[in-house]
Amino acid sequence: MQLLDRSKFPELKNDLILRAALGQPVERPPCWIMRQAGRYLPEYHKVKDGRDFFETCRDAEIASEITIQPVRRYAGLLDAAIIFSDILVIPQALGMRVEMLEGKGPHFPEPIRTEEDMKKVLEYHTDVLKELDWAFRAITVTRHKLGGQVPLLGFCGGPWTLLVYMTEGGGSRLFRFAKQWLNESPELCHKLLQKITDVAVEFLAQQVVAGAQMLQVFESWGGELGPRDFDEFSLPYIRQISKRLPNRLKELGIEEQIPLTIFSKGSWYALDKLCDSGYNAVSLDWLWDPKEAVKVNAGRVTLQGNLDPGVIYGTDDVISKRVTEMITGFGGGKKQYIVNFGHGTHPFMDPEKIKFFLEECHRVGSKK
Ligand SMILES: Cc1c2[nH]c(c1CCC(=O)O)Cc1[nH]c(c(CCC(=O)O)c1C)Cc1[nH]c(c(CCC(=O)O)c1C)Cc1[nH]c(c(C)c1CCC(=O)O)C2
Repeated sequence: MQLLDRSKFPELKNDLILRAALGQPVERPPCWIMRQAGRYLPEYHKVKDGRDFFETCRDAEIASEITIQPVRRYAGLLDAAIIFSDILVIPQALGMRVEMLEGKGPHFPEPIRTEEDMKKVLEYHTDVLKELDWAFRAITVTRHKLGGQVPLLGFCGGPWTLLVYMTEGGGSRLFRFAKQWLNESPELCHKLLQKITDVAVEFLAQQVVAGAQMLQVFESWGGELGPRDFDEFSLPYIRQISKRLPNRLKELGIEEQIPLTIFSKGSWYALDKLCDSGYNAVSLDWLWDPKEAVKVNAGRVTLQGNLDPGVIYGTDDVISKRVTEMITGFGGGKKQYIVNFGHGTHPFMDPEKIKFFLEECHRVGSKK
């Protein structure tokens, strides 16, 4: 099938984000937004049409359409597309059932609660290419359909964040089960984190083979670990991913450098270490003052972020002011900077306000 031919991808017309991530100078900062596809867009609901969330991810035509929707709506304003999928597809590939409950979020009917549950996951044999074949197909189809307008980003969840979902069974406020596992059975936790890491490396590498041009690791619950536990349960695995990925890509015949971003939400205490963890870019939430982050980074990596998404509920004047503060705080945006929110869009956001935000980023970021 012609659409699935990976050797004939359309030529890339906008490589701004790839250059910025690799530290090269750019005319203006590239822009994209976490969760730029999804529920705040009326066209998303139209295409989803009441279907189950994971069913939409697994259907390459639907997933590619949803991925491209924001690129189409914000034509010329977005500099990347991110494949429509979820971080919880790795637990699924580890044999766990995951449901997405309308209005409630993810739900694991059988979370890891006993040693027996844990052993079952540890012993599960995952053939990444087979279990996640639909994800690779969606990436290949999307890359073709994008026609080279902007690069396509792939992603996966951070090992610690996935351990949280797999033990809690969903989102959490107290992290009772995840913390119990860490403190009662750290050895088993390390085994699980290692297993997730192995699958993550292969999943990311195969996303590149399928057509992803840049990758991001979402350690969304990084902030739930203090510095001590972050050093034991998150950082070593995050580092392993960045270290092993280039070798695996070489083995798979990928010659070009694929920029890699780490987003560890709430891990303000770990910025210095994250800048040395083998990633090209570090994505920041809004707990950081851009100027302070630039100081800590001292030119080591590209920084991404970090508008409080809540600013989108503000007036145009407030949005303009905050965009100016953000971009000037990150040094003006001509080098080592990618515009983003500090976390994802909310379902209640007005798409027109997001358009205004992006226009302001272009205006401020293009200033000489
Ligand atoms: C923690 C996490 C998850 N998923 C993801 C993360 C890391 C980023 C973050 O910290 O937010 C990552 C993710 N999830 C989704 C994407 C698609 C690409 C994009 O950013 O546009 C990406 C990159 C789609 C989605 N993933 C989900 C939706 C909503 C599904 C729906 O239509 O009901 C979308 C569009 C569901 C999801 N998936 C997850 C949760 C907690 C939820 C429910 C919460 C919510 O409702 O926002 C797990």
